Amino acid sequence: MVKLSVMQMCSEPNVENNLAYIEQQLSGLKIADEHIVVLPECCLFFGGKDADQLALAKETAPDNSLVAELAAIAKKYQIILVAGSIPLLTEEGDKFTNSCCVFSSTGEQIGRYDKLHLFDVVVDDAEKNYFESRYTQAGKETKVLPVTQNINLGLTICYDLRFPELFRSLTSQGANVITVPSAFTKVTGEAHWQVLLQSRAIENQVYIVAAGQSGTHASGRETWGHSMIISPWGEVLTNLADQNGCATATFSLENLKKVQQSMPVRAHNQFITKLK
Ligand SMILES: O=C(O)CNC(=O)[C@H](CS)NC(=O)CCC(=O)C(=O)O
Repeated sequence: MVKLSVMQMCSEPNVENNLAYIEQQLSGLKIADEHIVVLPECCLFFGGKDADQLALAKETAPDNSLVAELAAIAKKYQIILVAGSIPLLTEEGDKFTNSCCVFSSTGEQIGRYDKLHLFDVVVDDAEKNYFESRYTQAGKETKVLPVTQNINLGLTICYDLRFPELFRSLTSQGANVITVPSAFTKVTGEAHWQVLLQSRAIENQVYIVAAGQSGTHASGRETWGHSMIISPWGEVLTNLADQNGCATATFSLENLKKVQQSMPVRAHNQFITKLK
């Protein structure tokens, strides 16, 4: 039986403190034989100035230390770790990618996804102007990642949630669990988060595992939390609301197949000619 967990946290601009929080939460989690844990976007560093993330990416690039810390955690707790996101320096060295790295329970890095859609928007909150592309370089592609016998992971990050074509592409490639590590703003989260997550689950008939930042961060930025795991039928299996910590649900292949077979929307779809 495969378990899925989300971890919700209020990350600080201090890597050590965030690592300590992640370990504290994992040591309190009942870990199943096969267990996928999803951390939020910017899990190891959040709420500093935007330039601080670039500085961190530069500082940690030579020995890849953020990746090494996360790999060690996956191995120690024997979990498949979808490590939210961390800033990884680009080859040119002037920007970073907002990257979700995935680790096996033996501590091997088995996947990486660089956020495709960057959050350059105006929000009616204290921050007002979000300009992610100032320091972040967008990714170029997405691929499905088999992680257990029956689970093919689709990786997305935060603002990606608003682009159903990405989810459709992952589903067409065979994804049946899609992860959405996030740092949704409080304002946009309250308005759109749950509706978007449930829509992506229902229209694609997949599990959605969405782990969010939550609380007021050092910079004053407020994030929405409400980390959730949603079934292929669109049921909210667990919702952390504004309480930080972990929540768990069970992946059921039987349930997934039942939903996909009883309402075969993929086969009925008139807009896609070839679907696996
Ligand atoms: O820049 C950083 O420090 C970390 N990155 C983020 O917080 C990112 C980009 S600013 N946030 C989002 O994508 C929020 C999306 C969102 O809230 C929505 O789609 O409504």
